[in-house]
Amino acid sequence: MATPAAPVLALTSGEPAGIGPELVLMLAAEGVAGTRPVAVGDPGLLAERAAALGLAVELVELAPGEAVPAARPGRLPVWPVALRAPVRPGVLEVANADYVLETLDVAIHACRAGQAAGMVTAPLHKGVILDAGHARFTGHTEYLRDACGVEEVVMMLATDAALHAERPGWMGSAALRVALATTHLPLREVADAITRERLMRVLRILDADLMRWFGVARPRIAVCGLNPHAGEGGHLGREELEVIEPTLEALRGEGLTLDGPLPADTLFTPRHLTGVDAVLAMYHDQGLPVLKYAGFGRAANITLGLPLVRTSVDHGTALDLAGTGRADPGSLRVAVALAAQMAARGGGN
Ligand SMILES: NC(=O)c1ccc[n+]([C@@H]2O[C@H](COP(=O)([O-])OP(=O)(O)OC[C@H]3O[C@@H](n4cnc5c(N)ncnc54)[C@H](O)[C@@H]3O)[C@@H](O)[C@H]2O)c1
Ligand SMILES: N[C@H](C(=O)O)[C@H](O)COP(=O)(O)O
Repeated sequence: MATPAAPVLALTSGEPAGIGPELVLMLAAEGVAGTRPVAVGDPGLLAERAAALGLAVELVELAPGEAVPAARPGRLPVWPVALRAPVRPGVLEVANADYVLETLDVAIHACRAGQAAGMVTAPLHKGVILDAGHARFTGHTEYLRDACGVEEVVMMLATDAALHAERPGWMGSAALRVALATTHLPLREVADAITRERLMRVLRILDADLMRWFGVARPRIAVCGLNPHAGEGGHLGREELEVIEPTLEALRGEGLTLDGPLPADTLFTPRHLTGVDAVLAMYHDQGLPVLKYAGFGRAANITLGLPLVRTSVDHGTALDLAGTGRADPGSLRVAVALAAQMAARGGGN
């Protein structure tokens, strides 16, 4: 029987003034086993950054849909998207916001057309896209939700399982997965956003996609409270009593296995995490600092609830490092490996 071809993954190169382009080049220089990554970005920018950093990478321009050759170290196929303005590493340029969004559109289209089995995104800069007038833009996650026409998506970050094997006892023995009930929202608006309807949608997606993409037969999800000590019986906030607990009870009736709401300060300890497949945090900075403390550079971001595979890095544009060659490609490595695993589970080209 013929061996199936390695999946094509569209690698958007992100904010051109950030570290995204060089991370994509670093990965191409070292080689990526088991996938055929194609960069989405400006070939001139990639060539310039490769030369500046002394990375020996041959760029092969292709159109989406053209056959993608087998990956080999030092070769990088590229689906070209033209920059709108010249780039200086570390210096944002509003005119290039549309370039960044176009790279996403190309990757989304390729996934939907079956030309790629998934997309992996290098970091973009949300502020410069907003400054360019895209007033509703809050991140890849929400952009993908709207582009794919789905009502809800879930942001989940996960550490690389290999990290836990290297450091026994550190944050539990299995990958730490942290999903968010709310994403890029001012803290002032978070409590009002924790509604029964949102929690129902988010937890159903999390449960279903842990089975679909991660092969977890019967997911067990630990849910954080919103308030200190999960509300201290209503003395420190009533969201747990009035919204979270009744919603979890209703979902348990549908067959979901849910712990909580639990105080977030002690949930993230090995004893509580044992046997848990994912944690649902109520907001960005309740869950992500723990995840990034546990595995910054060895974790990836996954968007659940989409009709396509999308993973990303666990860090931002790091403008302070752009063009220096000192950025660590570790998270991009994890994101690519995870997208390949997900694509293998979900089919794809
Ligand atoms: N996936 C994404 O697109 C994504 C993720 C996170 C943040 N962002 C965006 O990035 C921009 C900058 O965010 P920030 O400053 O809060 O976070 P950041 O991750 O860019 O930087 C935080 C710190 O981590 C360091 N760092 C980041 N990535 C690194 C790497 N690969 N190797 C070594 N060090 C690294 C930086 O130098 C900096 O000191 C914001 O616009 C934010 O919204 C995008
Ligand atoms: N919240 C993410 C993080 O802190 O890593 C990050 O901003 C990425 O978000 P998008 O994937 O939605 O761009």
